[in-house]
Amino acid sequence: MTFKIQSRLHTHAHRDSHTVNFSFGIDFTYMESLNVLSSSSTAKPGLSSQQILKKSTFFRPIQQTLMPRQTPNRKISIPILKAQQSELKDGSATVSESRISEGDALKVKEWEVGMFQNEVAASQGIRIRRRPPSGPPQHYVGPFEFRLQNEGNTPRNILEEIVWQKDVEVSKMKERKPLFTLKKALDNAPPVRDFIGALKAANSQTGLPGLIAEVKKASPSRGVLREDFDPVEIAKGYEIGGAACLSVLTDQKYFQGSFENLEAIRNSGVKCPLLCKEFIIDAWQIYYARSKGADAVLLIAGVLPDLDIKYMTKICKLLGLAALVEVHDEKEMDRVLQIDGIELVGINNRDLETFKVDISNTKKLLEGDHGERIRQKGITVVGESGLFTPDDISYVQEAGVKAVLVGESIVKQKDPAKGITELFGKDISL
Ligand SMILES: O=C(O)c1ccccc1NCC(=O)[C@H](O)[C@H](O)COP(=O)(O)O
Repeated sequence: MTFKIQSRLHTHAHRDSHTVNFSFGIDFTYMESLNVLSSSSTAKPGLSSQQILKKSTFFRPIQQTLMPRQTPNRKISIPILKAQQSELKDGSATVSESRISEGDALKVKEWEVGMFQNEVAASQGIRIRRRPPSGPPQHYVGPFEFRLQNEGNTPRNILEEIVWQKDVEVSKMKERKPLFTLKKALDNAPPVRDFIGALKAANSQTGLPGLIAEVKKASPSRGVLREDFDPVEIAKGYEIGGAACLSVLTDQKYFQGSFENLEAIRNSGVKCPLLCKEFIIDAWQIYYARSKGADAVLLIAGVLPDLDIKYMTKICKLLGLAALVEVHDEKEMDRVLQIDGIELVGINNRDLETFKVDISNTKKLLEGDHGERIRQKGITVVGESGLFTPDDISYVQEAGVKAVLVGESIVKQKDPAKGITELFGKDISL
């Protein structure tokens, strides 16, 4: 059963020196436009929206009580709004106790911004939605809390799930470390190394694509790749084996990576420039990656609208970082080629929505006009994912890549350096 019920709540904060009060309004016009109040279960001929609302199972009158809260410097009162438990016949919806704070009001605003981003992204053919369209996370909604399992708040695929999760994660991290604090930390960050230069140098010295070797413990599609995972040891092995650069997964929830791993590799004396392999949706993350010693970051065109890519590549340039802009299909390639200043493009052979891997994707995206424009612009192309054998490497090299990004096939090897030699069919360490 699919429900098209949404709440749109306006929060107004009025503050005097000691008390914070909130009042709530419901945008009936908006709800009507969403067909909310005329659903078969609530529509009653001759009733106004407000009357329907009073009768609705979801929108029962709520009681407001004030609860004093102690803060170190002052005592504030915030309303605790109690909504009655409400269940649909199939038990899929609940309305539960809620309180709203200034922080939550801000989250509602953030969610609204996300909705605008969703619209812009969709107009550019991006399928990944930045935030769940059915509303902010449960405790941000205000006096009504809904948890409806419907298509609006269920991610459509793993990439969307990761992005939604990242959005919550990043907003918490930003609260702990706002940009101005983060910028100060950059003064102590280690110097940036030339990521693209290292790939080009390896390519011209070996005649083979420069290798970005991935330090990855697990992935959503493959599960745990290596139980005895020591990131620094693996990184050192990759360097000995001839990797030009390293890619370090920093996402914890889906890849069991961390920024500690990135920092530890950076501080271990490994000289290969480091790509922070993250799902970047906010420029703050670029500064954070830099503060942890990254030399490059990943920007995924399937997630980021054009303006974000433009703005983020500029921030990367300001910070001296390389931006690896990743595409998976022709439409994304078209979008990226229209953006000035992009020097490094990754073609992912893995469809991040379905997990399907097909290395002929690299060839397909480098044929014809795309290949021509890439050469004209002097863009370095990286073939990513699903590369296991010397034949795979030759195949993408013939297609036109000057670099490859490889994870699974080498990280699984007990001796990562030997894994690299097997992957290329020869020793590429110089
Ligand atoms: O690999 C996944 O399951 C995955 C799922 C969702 C988003 C990204 C994902 N992987 C990122 C990558 O594409 C790879 O880590 C990278 O290209 C290396 O691929 P491989 O050599 O096949 O390990």
